[in-house]
Amino acid sequence: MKIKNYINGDFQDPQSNDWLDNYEPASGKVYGQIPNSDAEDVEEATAFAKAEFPKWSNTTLEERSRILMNIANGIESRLDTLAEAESRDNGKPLSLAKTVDIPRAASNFRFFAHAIAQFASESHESVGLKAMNFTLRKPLGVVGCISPWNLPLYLFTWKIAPAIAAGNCVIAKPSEVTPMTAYLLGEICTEAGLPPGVLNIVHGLGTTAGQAILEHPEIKAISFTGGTKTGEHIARTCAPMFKKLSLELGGKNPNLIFADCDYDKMLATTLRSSFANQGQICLCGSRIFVERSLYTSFKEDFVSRVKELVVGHPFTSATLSGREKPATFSVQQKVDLGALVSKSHLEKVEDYIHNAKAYGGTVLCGGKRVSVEGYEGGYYLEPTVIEVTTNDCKLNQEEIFGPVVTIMPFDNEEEALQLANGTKYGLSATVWTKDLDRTMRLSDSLQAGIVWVNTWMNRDLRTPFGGVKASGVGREGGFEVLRFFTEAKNVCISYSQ
Ligand SMILES: NC(=O)C1=CN([C@@H]2O[C@H](COP(=O)(O)OP(=O)(O)OC[C@H]3O[C@@H](n4cnc5c(N)ncnc54)[C@H](O)[C@@H]3O)[C@@H](O)[C@H]2O)C=CC1
Ligand SMILES: O=C(O)/C=C/C=C(\O)C(=O)O
Repeated sequence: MKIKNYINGDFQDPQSNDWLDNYEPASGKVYGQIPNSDAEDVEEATAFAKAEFPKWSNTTLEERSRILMNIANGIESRLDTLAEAESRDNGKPLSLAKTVDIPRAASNFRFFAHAIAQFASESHESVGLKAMNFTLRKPLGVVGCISPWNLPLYLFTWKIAPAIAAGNCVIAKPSEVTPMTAYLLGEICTEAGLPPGVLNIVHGLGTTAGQAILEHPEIKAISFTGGTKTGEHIARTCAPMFKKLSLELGGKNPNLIFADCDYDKMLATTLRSSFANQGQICLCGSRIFVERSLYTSFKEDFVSRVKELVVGHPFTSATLSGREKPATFSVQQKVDLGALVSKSHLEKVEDYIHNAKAYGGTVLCGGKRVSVEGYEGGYYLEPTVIEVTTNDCKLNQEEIFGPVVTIMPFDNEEEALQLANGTKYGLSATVWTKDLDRTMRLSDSLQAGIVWVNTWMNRDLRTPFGGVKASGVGREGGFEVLRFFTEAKNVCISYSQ
């Protein structure tokens, strides 16, 4: 199957006619091709987007909202097709794509269809100065949205929906590793009545298509989610052009478990926060710290629950709708972890496990590849728990971004806080305790953009989302992202009495 670029409402081959292979992580086999677009494709897309901008930015909020709702409905009505495409492209369990990724993609459009109708700018009555100020919030023009492979349609739409709701035209690039659902979104947008040129989807490598988006002088802002190294490169490239930047980068998130927590709830949630999506979520709690009095029982229970997790082909008997059943598929009852996204990523994660001793840890369980019958070339890895004795080791300082967590005891709240804050990252933190005072103290002092207490990945789309330190710059979500995708212009009117 050949994926195409979506430019000005048309599906097109890349101008260079250069193509990349698209791999199925569950089998390790090539199952399609995607355009390796370059600066010429980005140039064409940007010209159409720029031409459409005056019209789209003057389209009423009601009409924009109506189109966004149509897109949300279009996604929902194709739930099975999109979920199967996502699972096949990424390797994640189909059940996860069906219950999390695709529903959230629809929610992103529905949420911003409502939010744009409520978004308002400020006015300031300048008492005593005989002046009144009001602020206009103007869309920026053409903006770039670059998204990663871990939550493909979920994160792609998390950027695109607010950008177009705010009146911008968009050049969007999904990850070259997982392009399929972004491709399918093009048709949905056309059917929903989105005018040609408002959303342009250009596929290809970061170093060619992505770089061309960063460098294009007409692209006024970049919203990016991905690795911290890439974020640094984006910041360096865009700073001299004074582009607005929103960077959602990596995490090495602490999961602080105190002895007074609701143990059963904590244990079940910690399994999820460690291994959901094969641990490939920037919010996963990859560093688990446990109060010493609870440590031995936690270690025993956690490791035994991890050993029960099932690694297997992302499709199961329960989730497969029947349309795309692979020929050699042997039916499983349940799967907790599917395949990692790519061979190179599997090898990167394995390096941390194979060198665990040298990197400061002892493997307690997992760590080996899993061979799935009929899919021996797939990128399957056991969920892995590593015990560490210090937070300063490589295993606790570098983002692994796979099904690997470390565990370590702490003696008191002060030490827990020091450990939690002791990395260059600052995306999210989870705290398990029933003590309200402790909750308030830690919420105040944790260096993180998001603190979850007695929960994890509990998302209200109105809330600010993003990180501090090497986890990024700026906030997505709610009105924060609508502010990002608009420029404030203050108007001061003097009057006589
Ligand atoms: N915070 C997060 O959610 C994510 C973190 N990561 C981390 O990053 C590591 C590397 O993963 P990658 O797949 O290489 O992520 P990446 O950061 O390179 O890829 C994310 C997106 O950026 C694009 N990109 C790459 N280079 C670019 C450039 N020069 N200009 C413009 N766009 C560019 C890619 O094509 C993709 O669409 C992972 O091992 C993981 O640790 C990866 C994906 C998501
Ligand atoms: O917005 C969310 O709910 C989750 C976002 C997750 C990421 O940005 C990520 O894993 O990269």
